[in-house]
Formats: sequence, structure tokens, C-alpha cells
Amino acid sequence: MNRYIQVGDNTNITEERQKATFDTEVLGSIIYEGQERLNRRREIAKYVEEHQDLHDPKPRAFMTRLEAIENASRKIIALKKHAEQAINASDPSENYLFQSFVMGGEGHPIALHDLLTAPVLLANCDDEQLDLWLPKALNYELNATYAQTELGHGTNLKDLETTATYDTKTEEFILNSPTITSLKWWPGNLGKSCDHVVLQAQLYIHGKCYGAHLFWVQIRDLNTHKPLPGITVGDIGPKFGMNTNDNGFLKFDHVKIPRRHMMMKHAQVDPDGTYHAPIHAKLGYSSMLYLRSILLGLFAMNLAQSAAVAIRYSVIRRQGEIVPGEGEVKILDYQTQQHRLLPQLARAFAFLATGKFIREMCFKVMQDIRSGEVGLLADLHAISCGLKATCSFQMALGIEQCRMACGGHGYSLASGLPQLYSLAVGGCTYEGENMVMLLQLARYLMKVANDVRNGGPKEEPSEIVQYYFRPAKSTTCLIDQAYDTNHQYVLDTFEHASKRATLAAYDKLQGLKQKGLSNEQAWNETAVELCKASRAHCRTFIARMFVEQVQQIADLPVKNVMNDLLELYLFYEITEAATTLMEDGYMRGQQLRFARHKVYSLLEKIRPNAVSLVDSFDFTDRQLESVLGRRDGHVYENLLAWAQSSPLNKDDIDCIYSFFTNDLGNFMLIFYRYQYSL
Ligand SMILES: CCCCCCCC/C=C\C/C=C/C(=O)SCCNC(=O)CCNC(=O)[C@H](O)C(C)(C)COP(=O)(O)OP(=O)(O)OC[C@H]1O[C@@H](n2cnc3c(N)ncnc32)[C@H](O)[C@@H]1OP(=O)(O)O
Ligand SMILES: Cc1cc2nc3c(=O)[nH]c(=O)nc-3n(C[C@H](O)[C@H](O)[C@H](O)COP(=O)(O)OP(=O)(O)OC[C@H]3O[C@@H](n4cnc5c(N)ncnc54)[C@H](O)[C@@H]3O)c2cc1C
Repeated sequence: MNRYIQVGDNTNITEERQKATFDTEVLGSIIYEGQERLNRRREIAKYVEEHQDLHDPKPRAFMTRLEAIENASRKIIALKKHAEQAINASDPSENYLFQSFVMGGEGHPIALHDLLTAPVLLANCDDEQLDLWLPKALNYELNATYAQTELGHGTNLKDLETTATYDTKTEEFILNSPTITSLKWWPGNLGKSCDHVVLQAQLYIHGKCYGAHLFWVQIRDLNTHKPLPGITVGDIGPKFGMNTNDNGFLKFDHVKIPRRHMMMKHAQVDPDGTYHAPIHAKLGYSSMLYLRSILLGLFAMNLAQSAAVAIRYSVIRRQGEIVPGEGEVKILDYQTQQHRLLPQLARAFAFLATGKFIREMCFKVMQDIRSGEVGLLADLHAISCGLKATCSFQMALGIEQCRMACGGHGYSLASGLPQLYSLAVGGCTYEGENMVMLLQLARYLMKVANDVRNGGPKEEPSEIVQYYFRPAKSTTCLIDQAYDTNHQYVLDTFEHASKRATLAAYDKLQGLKQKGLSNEQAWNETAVELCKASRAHCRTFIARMFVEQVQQIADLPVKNVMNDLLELYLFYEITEAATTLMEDGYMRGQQLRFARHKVYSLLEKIRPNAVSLVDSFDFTDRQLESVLGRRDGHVYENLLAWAQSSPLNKDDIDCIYSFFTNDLGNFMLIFYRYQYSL
């Protein structure tokens, strides 16, 4: 049963909804982790609909960057005024939801503050510092960002150049940007909006460098908003996307801050300059760990949004005939269209299940760190790096695939898809460039491989990598066994591919070292294989998360349709991994053909439920910002209305005519007349 059937909707979409074999409401409550949350989501969306000051005055596609930033600033202020009434403002998930309905994902002047300041302070400040700074941060008495990346270094944090030199005489740190490459570059909202930064800078005491540490630094006057003495700050200019965010640059010229402005939960500097090291060297990187972990859920939603737009549009758009004479078909009836779109939807569900697991693991690790326990930190760091890279890459490709699947109209900003792509693809870069992230996971996997090759683990391995130590149940792939109803043989196949890729990379690495290459040279010469191993491990992990999620579904009709999507995900991934699986003879051609046919038959099976599956996400039209993805399916008349709202259509003045009215225009007119004898 699809609950979104409305009188007045385009009949092409209504007839799709009537075909649903499951209750969209039940699936919606699984997606949003409970009926209560789904209901709250709707209440908040309704509140936003009812308050015009929370809306954009015109489509954002028609705004200049400056207009868009001013509009975002106006809306975020209005949003904060409404917050008390609209949501439970002390609940971060309600805050996030309210903001995403009103602001979208393009950014706004306090985006980074809302996202990171409280978690970073909580993770890195001692109690006294928290008492001083956290209430102000939570009350918006200040607006902070996370300033780590520099013009010269984003990935390699060991070589950050901003210095914080301790002066025992004054008990202050002196912050300095000694070179052009040491300027902070990229932090969100640094350009125009924020007045404080969480700063990563190299700590120097008595001439010795102790590595990057976090500092709490005021950069602008709270009354005048002017930069404080010694500080140069500004916006870095327009970007590929996220243009309502004022990503900025920052330079320090011997700026002094008190000793207690170093965040001292994990490492401390005494007044006399004595340094106390943290219990784990990388605790200062915890904000990255946190963001990488929560991003997976966002990636899932971005992909689901693009699938919702493209699938809805694909049942409105009719083009060509499949059976000559029977009339034009909905483009979703083409197998190629299904093959482009439905795997994206399946991946969105797979990422959602994975994101939930990692988010919960991250909260546990953060809790452990607060009580001085770091046992799971390395495991979470490794898997969250790998998943951030794998999911952001597949999400970005998937959104682009959805956009192209909408043909010409997908190229128009009216579809909302170019904006979604340019926003989402940033996820391949921020919070760690994807290749670098895959290589971080590979470091961890190489330790696992070392244990595998040398008689087993020295201690109980994390659940995430236990399969490396389990003997294989079969030396050949069994995916074509009809009785694999719990998908164990498919999971075995993914595990085989991971083990093989990981051990192959390990063996190559060892071989190169034995030939006399240094660790670092051997690593670089194995890097492509190392990344393959990380991707394979992530695929295994995501598949297991998705299988486990579907196994837990109680409602039979929902379980059935989700099982179809799960199988589509699994067999699609098998076809993607075919080269690796066939290389060592584990999988045969016959099994690859089986996997392909499974994909084709699943596409056909899922096709009637496609619109209802995306409806279950309960996206509002305001959220999708897409004429093509409108819930009511009235695409064409609204495309015309959208085009007519273009400022270019405001009057009938010809731009070329106005160009001809100036001197250069007169010259050009004479030139053309001469050239073409007009
Ligand atoms: C719902 C949410 C809505 C979200 C909306 C999103 C919009 C937000 C948009 C943008 C925000 C963006 C913010 C940013 O981008 S902030 C900047 C992020 N920068 C990075 O991610 C930099 C990437 N680089 C690194 O992380 C590191 O430099 C490194 C890990 C690549 C290497 O670090 P380095 O200190 O040089 O490491 P070493 O080689 O000395 O040691 C590696 C060693 O350390 C371990 N390790 C590294 N990091 C961690 C960690 N965080 N936790 C635990 N352990 C860590 C690593 O595993 C190695 O261990 P070893 O193998 O045992 O030696
Ligand atoms: C939209 C957006 C928002 C951002 N917001 C913030 C923010 O709020 N705060 C902040 O501090 N930063 C922010 N950043 C910066 C971001 O974190 C960095 O850009 C990112 O970590 C990548 O670093 P880089 O730019 O130095 O890339 P580089 O490291 O220069 O990457 C360039 C290429 O070199 C390769 N490469 C680099 N090192 C290695 C290696 N060791 N092995 C193999 N290949 C390597 C990469 O794979 C890549 O192909 C933001 C960036 C973007 C795009």
C-alpha cells in the first residue's frame, strides 16, 4: 500500500503507486528508525511548509552567490527564532532535520559551528575549559569553525606549518603563519562568518616540536566582527559546489593566546612548559573520526534523493515504443534505465544500514575515550576511512548516473541533480581525500594479513576482520546454488575477494621489501593493489550490514521487497567484482552469467515497486528542490513555470541589442556589416 496516492496527481505516477506490494509507511519507519521519528519528521516538515519566512523567495538556481549567502543568513536567523516552537531544540537529530528542511545542504553561516564545535569541544577540552566555552557555543554567543587544512597541506597533517610556540615568561602561545603555504585554507564559514576557530597547529616548547595540537582561538571582534590584530582572514572564492558556504583563508602574525587556550583533555602543557602526552597520539584527530562516521548516513540520503528524482521522472517521461504500435512507454520500462537507476537505490539502502552501524560504533568509541579507553579506536579509524571513501565515490557516481538518466532535463538546474552532485562529490575530498583514506584502511589490513600469514592473530581480532582468520567453506564460488536463501554463499564470495586482494597486496609488499625497497617505496609501488584490497573489504562489510538489516525486518511484504533490493545489490556487486573473482578461478563464467541474469530478473521484479520504494523516504518537494522529482508528477507544466521565472524572461530587451548600443557595439556592428556585406 502506497500512502502517497493523492487525487490530482499525474495519473502516470498514481498508477505506479497503486502497484505497491508493501506498505510505504512500514518501510518509512525502518528507514527513519521508528514510527515516532517518521512522525516527527513529518511534523517538522509541516511546520516548515507553514512558515513562509523559512522559504526561499525564488529558486536558488536563479540567485547570485551573494544573494544566496544573504538568503541563507536570513533563513538561518529565522530558523533559530522558530526552533523553540518547531522542535525539541536540545535534540541534535531534530535540529539536524529542521536545518536540512530549511537550509538544504549547500551551507550557511553557522553550518560548521552546528556540525562540529560542540563535538570537538566535548572530545578535546578538560572540564574547566568545557564550562567556559561549551555554553557559549551552544547558545550561539560565538560562531566557530574547524581550521586544520592549509594552502600547502591538507592530507599530510604531520607537515602542517602553523605554529603555536609556548612562551614560559608570559604563559602564552604565539600563533604564527610563517610561510604562504602555512595559511589556513578551506575551513567552512571562516571566510566571512565565524569569530572563533578550533585550530590545528604545531606545538613548540623550548624549541622542540610536539606535533599538531588543538587550540581555541578568537579571530574576530565579537562586536565589530573585524579581524583581531595580527589576523588576516577572508573567503576563498567560488567553488564547484557548496557556494553558500564561505570557506575561508586565515593568516596569523604572532598572535598571542593564553596557555589555557590549548585544548587540554588529552595533552597538557604546564605553566613551566612541561608537556604531558596524550594516551593515544591521534586523539586530536577525533573530529575527523566523528565526521567520517556520521557522513555515511548523509551519503545514503543524497543517493536516495537522486534516485527519487530520477525514478519519479522516469515514470512521467514517455519516449519511444518497445512494442511498435503500442504507444510510447515510460522510460523506466527500458531495461537500461532500470539498470542505471535501481542499483543506486539498492546502494542507498546498503549505505544506510552501514551508516547506522558505524554511527553507533563511533558513539561508543567517543564514550570510551571519555573514560580513558582507546581499544576500539584503530578499528573504527580504519573502517570509517575506508567506508567514507567507498561510499562517497559510489554515491557521487550514482548521482551522476541518475542525472544522466534524466536526459536533457537532467542537465537543467530545474532537476536539482547538478546541484546535488556538486554538493555531494565534495565528500570524496573533504574529511580526507579518498585514495588517502583507502590507504589508511590498507595499513590496518596489512597488519591483519601479517597475522594471517604468520599463524593467526596475536589477540582476539575485531569482529570486522574475523573472517580473514576463518577457513573458507569452499574453494569455489557457490552463488548459483538455489538454496542460498540467506545469502551466505554470496557473502563467502565477497570474503574470498577481500582475502585474496588483501593477501595479494601483502605478498607484493613483502616481495618488494625483500628485493631491497624501503617500506615507503614498497608501499608506493603497491598502492593501487592496496586500494583494491580496501575497497573489497568495504564491499564485504557493507554487504554484511545490508544482509543483517534485511534479516531483522519483521513485516513480510517489506521484507520481500527489501530482499529483492538486497539481492540486486549483492549480484550487481558480484558483476562489478567479476574480474577479481575470475582471475584465480574461484568464479566461473557460468556463475558470472548467473549473476547477470539475476540482476536482470531482479530489475524486472523491482520495477513495479520503484516509485513506492523512493516514496518511502518521505522526501518533501522542498527537500528535493527538483521539478523532475515532484511528488505529484506534474513535471512539464512546472518546467515551463520554472523557465518563465528566469530573470532573463523578465522583459523583452535583447541583450545583444543593448550591447550594440555602446561604443564597442557600434564598432562590432560596423565590423559585421563589413564582413558579411550587410
Ligand atoms: C549529517 C552530517 C552532515 C554533514 C554535512 C557535511 C558538510 C561538511 C563539509 C565539510 C567539512 C569538512 C571538514 C574537513 O575536511 S576537516 C579536514 C579533514 N582533513 C583530513 O581528513 C586530513 C586527512 N589526513 C589524515 O587524516 C591524516 O593525516 C592521515 C591519517 C592521512 C595521516 O596522519 P599522520 O599524522 O601523518 O599519520 P601517521 O602516518 O604518522 O600515522 C598514521 C597512524 O595513525 C593512525 N591514525 C591516523 N588517524 C587516526 C585517527 N583519527 N584515529 C586513530 N588512529 C589514527 C593510523 O591508523 C596509523 O596507525 P598505524 O598504522 O598503527 O601506524
Ligand atoms: C567542500 C570542502 C570543505 C572543506 N572544509 C574544510 C574544513 O571545514 N576545515 C578544514 O580544515 N578543511 C576543509 N577542507 C579541506 C579538505 O579536508 C582537504 O581538501 C582534504 O583533506 C584533501 O587534502 P588536500 O586538499 O591537501 O589534497 P591533496 O592531499 O593535495 O590531494 C591531491 C592528490 O594527491 C593525492 N595524495 C596526497 N597524499 C597522498 C598520499 N600520501 N598517498 C597517495 N596519494 C596522495 C590524493 O589522493 C589526491 O589525488 C574542505 C575541502 C572541501 C573540498
